[in-house]
Amino acid sequence: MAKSALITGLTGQDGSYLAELLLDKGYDVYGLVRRSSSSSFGRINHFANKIHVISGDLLDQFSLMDAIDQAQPDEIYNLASQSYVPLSWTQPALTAEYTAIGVSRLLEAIRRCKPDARFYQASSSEVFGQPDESPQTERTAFRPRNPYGVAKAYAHWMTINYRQKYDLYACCGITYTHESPRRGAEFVFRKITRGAVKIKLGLAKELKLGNLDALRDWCHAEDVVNAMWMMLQQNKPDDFIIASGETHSVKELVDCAFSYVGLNWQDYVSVDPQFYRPDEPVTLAGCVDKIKARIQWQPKYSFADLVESMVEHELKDLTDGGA
Ligand SMILES: C[C@H]1O[C@H](OP(=O)(O)OP(=O)(O)OC[C@H]2O[C@@H](n3cnc4c(=O)[nH]c(N)nc43)[C@H](O)[C@@H]2O)[C@@H](O)[C@@H](O)C1=O
Repeated sequence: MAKSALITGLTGQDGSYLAELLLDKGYDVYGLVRRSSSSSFGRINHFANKIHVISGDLLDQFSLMDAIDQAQPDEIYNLASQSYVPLSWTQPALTAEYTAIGVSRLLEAIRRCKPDARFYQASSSEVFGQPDESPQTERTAFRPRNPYGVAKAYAHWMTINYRQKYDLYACCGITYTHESPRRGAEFVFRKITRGAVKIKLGLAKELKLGNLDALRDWCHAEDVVNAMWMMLQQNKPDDFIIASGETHSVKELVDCAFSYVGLNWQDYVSVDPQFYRPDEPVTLAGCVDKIKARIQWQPKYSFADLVESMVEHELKDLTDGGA
């Protein structure tokens, strides 16, 4: 019999890639979707007829229990979140409702309705904040520096506590920044690759950014969702860092993207204080020794591949009349 999986955050970048991966593997895929007045199906339209969409919300306990009753999932992936760090400062309570307490609701629903389901919680490198060490490992202390990181730290520890107290198969993947053509345009990787292409095509004249010296560990979202799935196929539940193991500065990313389209970035990029984050972690780097050794995960995309694939996507999209 085919396995079934329930994904929260189905319409987001990771949810859409994970749904496609699971469909390829023959799963019966259910996705939890928050109903809103505008359609949010842009990332899943091309396979929406192959999956089951369930209406529900991490803010509503009964909708989560109903979703689990309906899907009877073997695996549950919690990818729903308020995920934009600057917004967590303007909406800290809402961020906590979705990103922190939402996970308590989901864990309660699992323990009551389907305790044998395997659970993946999307943790984030933002839990490390200003870390004591670099690269960070699964043992590095959490020192979050923004409401998003605090909410993710809560969710991380709740997941581990439910594993210990109720013996759930529950795991946390601590993902570092991960990107794709499906990434929201406000995140820096997409903003830069799309910005460079717009300038190249004469659709924009300049690009305004924040801290060019910030260092991040960037992966492709396809590699990350593959790690999520692999984590749930192991004999025992465990927590892993999911990262590329390489760091690059925002400046390096700008240089790569502009060079790819034959432009000199210094002619077009300026720093605008509105995009600066005074208290943010400036260096995040993941140690991938554990995930490579224990479950043999390895990213397929290099940093250069990621830049190339995203710039190529924007060139096609904007030449085909995208906005
Ligand atoms: C793991 C983690 O990954 C993501 O969070 P993020 O790292 O904050 O992602 P981002 O693309 O917004 O910023 C990356 C870096 O780039 C710097 N930066 C410079 N100039 C601009 C700029 O103009 N815009 C933005 N957005 N960032 C800028 C910015 O200050 C930061 O140092 C989310 O998926 C989150 O959900 C998550 O869990």
